[in-house]
Amino acid sequence: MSLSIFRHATQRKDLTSIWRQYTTAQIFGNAGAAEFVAAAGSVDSIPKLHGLPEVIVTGRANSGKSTLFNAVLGRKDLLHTSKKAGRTRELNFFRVGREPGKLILVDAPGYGARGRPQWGAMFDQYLDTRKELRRVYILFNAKHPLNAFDTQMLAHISSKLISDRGRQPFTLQAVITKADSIPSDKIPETIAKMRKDIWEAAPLCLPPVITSATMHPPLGIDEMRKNIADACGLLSPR
Ligand SMILES: Nc1nc2c(ncn2[C@@H]2O[C@H](COP(=O)(O)OP(=O)(O)OP(=O)(O)O)[C@@H](O)[C@H]2O)c(=O)[nH]1
Ligand SMILES: [Mg+2]
Repeated sequence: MSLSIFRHATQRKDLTSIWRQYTTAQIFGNAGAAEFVAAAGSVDSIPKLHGLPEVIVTGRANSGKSTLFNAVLGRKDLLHTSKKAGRTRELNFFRVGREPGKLILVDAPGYGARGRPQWGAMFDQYLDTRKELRRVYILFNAKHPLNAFDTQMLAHISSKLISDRGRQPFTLQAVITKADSIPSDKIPETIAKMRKDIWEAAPLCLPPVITSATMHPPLGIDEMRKNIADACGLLSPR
């Protein structure tokens, strides 16, 4: 094959990526356009969508997963939330942006004492097979130190971060939620301890974004939008 053919292919690839770049306002600015598109309650029912990049959230039940994605979307209750742990019981797929959409957010059931083995199997199947997956967000409630379920999950996801061929299929990002629920003078030491525990359990995990969905204005939500867009390769370099 001649060298000029390779050059042509490279140029086309560069142009494609230019067309696909946005600002976070262009991605998340139209809150009304976000839409629930599918749910999966079992390993067999994980939907085929149209190849949009995806990110998924995990964390102990009640850590604020659904609330965080509502905040990222600028919506109050597109995703169902509850004071009672165990509210989300399926993988729920939400399209961001008007059709055909720009990316997909996947809300997931929580793990830990309120989790269920079949939810774990479904989450694992998703991680192992989803080609569109770009980043897993693992949430920790600032009010509670990491427990054995958390460190086990961090190690488990870490084991999937590098494939047998040495490729990284997706990345892992920590998020500390409910920062408003600890006294402000305790925040630095609480965050430092959680950071250390996360790093010890999963050195490849990206250091935590600190969030509160209930503060006015909310904390860390713009950073989350940027982080998600970046993970999906959608962010323009400016
Ligand atoms: N104070 C405070 N409460 C929050 C925050 N985020 C979520 N919550 C509350 O935490 C509770 C659980 O929130 P959810 O978003 O339903 O949590 P989840 O992780 O999706 O829970 P499951 O689906 O049951 O696993 C709700 O009562 C939320 O209002 C936050 O930033 N600050
Ligand atoms: Mg939930």
